[in-house]
Amino acid sequence: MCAAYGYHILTTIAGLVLSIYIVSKAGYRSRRVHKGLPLPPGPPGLPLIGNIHQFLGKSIASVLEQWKEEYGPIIYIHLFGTPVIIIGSSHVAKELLEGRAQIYSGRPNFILASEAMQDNMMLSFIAPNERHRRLRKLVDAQLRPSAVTEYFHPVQEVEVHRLVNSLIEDPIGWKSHIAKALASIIMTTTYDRAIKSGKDAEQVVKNVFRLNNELGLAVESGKSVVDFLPWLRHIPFAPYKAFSRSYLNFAENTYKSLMDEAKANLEAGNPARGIAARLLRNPEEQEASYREQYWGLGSFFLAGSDTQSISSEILFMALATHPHVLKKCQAEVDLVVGPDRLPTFDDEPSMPYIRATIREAFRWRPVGPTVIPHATTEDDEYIGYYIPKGSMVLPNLFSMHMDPEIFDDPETFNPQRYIDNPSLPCHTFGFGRRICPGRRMAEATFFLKLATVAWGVDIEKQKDSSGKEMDIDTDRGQGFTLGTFLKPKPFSISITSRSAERAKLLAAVVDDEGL
Ligand code: HEM
Repeated sequence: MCAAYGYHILTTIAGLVLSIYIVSKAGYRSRRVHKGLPLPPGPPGLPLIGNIHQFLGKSIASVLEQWKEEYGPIIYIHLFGTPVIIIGSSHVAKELLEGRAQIYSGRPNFILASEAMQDNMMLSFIAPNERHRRLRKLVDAQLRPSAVTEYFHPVQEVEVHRLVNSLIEDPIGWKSHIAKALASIIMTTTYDRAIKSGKDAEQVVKNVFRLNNELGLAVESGKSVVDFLPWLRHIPFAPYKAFSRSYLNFAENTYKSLMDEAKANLEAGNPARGIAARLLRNPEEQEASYREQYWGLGSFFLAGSDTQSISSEILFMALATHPHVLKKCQAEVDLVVGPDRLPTFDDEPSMPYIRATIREAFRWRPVGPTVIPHATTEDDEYIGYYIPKGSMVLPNLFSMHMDPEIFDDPETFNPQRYIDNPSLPCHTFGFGRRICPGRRMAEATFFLKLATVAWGVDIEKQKDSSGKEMDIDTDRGQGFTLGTFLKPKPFSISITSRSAERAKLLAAVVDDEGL
C-alpha cells in the first residue's frame, strides 16, 4: 500500500514538472466562448494548472459545496486545461445526466485507473464503446429484477440471518460481520463460493480493500496527472507504470481465478446456481469473450462489496444516534411480523418505514458524494452556457441531498420525509445510463438487513466505564474521512438481542440453514 502510494506521488510530481513545461509551450486554455456562448460561472483558476490547487489539503466535497453557494448549480473549472463541469442541483442533474444521457454518459479519460491499471476492462471506468455495451448488457441481464428475486433472495436471507446472529453472539466484531456477510452474498451469488471460515473472509475482504483502495488513489480528481496530460504515458519509465502493472496483474489474477474456480466446480458436476455458472453453461449465448466475462463479474466484486459495507456502517451509525427511528422500525416490524417468525422479502410492501429509513440513510451520508465522474461525448448548450465535448462532469451529491429548497431541515436524519413525499430525490446510485446496475440487489439486501436487525436487536451508543454514553460524531466533515468513499471514522456501539426468545429462534433458523 505504502509503496503504491509512493509511486503515485512520484508520478504526480514528475507529471507536474513536465506539465508546466508542456503547457507553457502550448499556452493554456482561457475561459473559452463558443459561438458567442459563455462557459458556466466558476472560480478563477491559475494559468496552466487551472483550479487544481484549490483542492489541495481539502475535502473535495466541501470545496464543491462552497462553490455551489457562490456560483450556483452549474460550475465550470479546468484542471490542466481539461474542462470540468460541476453539477450541484437535482434539477440540473436530471436534465443533463438523464434527459441528455446520449451526451452525458461518457467517462473521463482515466488513463491511470482504466487504461494502465485495468487494461480498459472494468465496466465502471470505460467510455460508452462496444465493450461497455457488451459488459453492461451482461451485467444488467444478471442483475435484472426477476434474477434478483430468483437467485439473490435465498442467498441474502441466509447471509442476513447469519449476520444478525453473529451481531448477537459477538457484538464487538459488528463491522467485520457486516463486511463478511456482504462479501459472502457477492461471492455466493456470483461464483457459488460462500465464505465459510474467518480466514477465508479475511482474505476476500483484504483483496476487495486492496482493489478498491489503490484504485481510489488513482481516481480522486486531480491526483492522476497522466489523466490530464495523456502524452505522459509515452514516457517509458514513468513511475506510475510499475504501480499500475502490479495492480493489473493482481486484479487480472483475482478475477480470472474466481471464474476458473467456478468453471472447475461446474465441470466437476457440483451444484451451481451462481452467475458465473449460468454464463459458462451457455457459452454460445454470450457476446462477451471469456476475459470480458471474468472482468464483468469482477465489477460486482469491486463495486458491490465496500459500497455496501460502508453504507451499512452509516446505517448503524444513524440508528445508534437516532433511537426514535430504530423504535419506529421495530414497531413496524413487530406489527407486520410479530415475535414468532423472521421477516421475509414478502413483508417488504407492508414496511414503508423500513424502506424510508434505508433511503434516508443513502441520502444523509452518500457513500460516494461525487459518484463516478461522467464525461460529455459532444459539445452541448445548456441554459445559455457552452458545455465543451470531453468535459469531466462531477455530480455533487452533498449539495443535491442537502438542498434546503427540496429537503426540510436537510442535515437531520428523518426517514419520515420519504413517507410524506416519496418522490423526493436520492442520487446515491448515480444517474442515467451509468446508474448503478447493482442497486436492486443492494436495496434488497438493505431491506432484509434492516428488517431483521429491527426484529432481533437493539442498537445504542456504547457506554463508558462510568455508564456515560460515548459520543458518535455524525458530522459529515468531522465524523467521516473522504477518500475513495465517505467512510465513518471509528465509532463504538452496543448491540444486544431484544429478547432471549428472539435470539433462540434466530439461532435455530441459522442452525437449520447450515453453513
Ligand atoms: C450501497 C451499495 C451501492 C452503491 C451506493 C453504489 C453506487 C454506485 C454509483 C454511484 C455508481 C456510478 C453511477 C454513475 O456513474 O452515475 C455505480 C456504478 C456501478 N455499480 Fe454500484 N453501488 C452499490 C452496489 C453495487 C452492487 C451490489 C453492484 C453489483 C453487484 C454494483 C455494481 C456497479 C457497476 C458494475 C457499476 C458501473 C456501471 C457503469 O459504469 O456502467 N454496485 N454504483
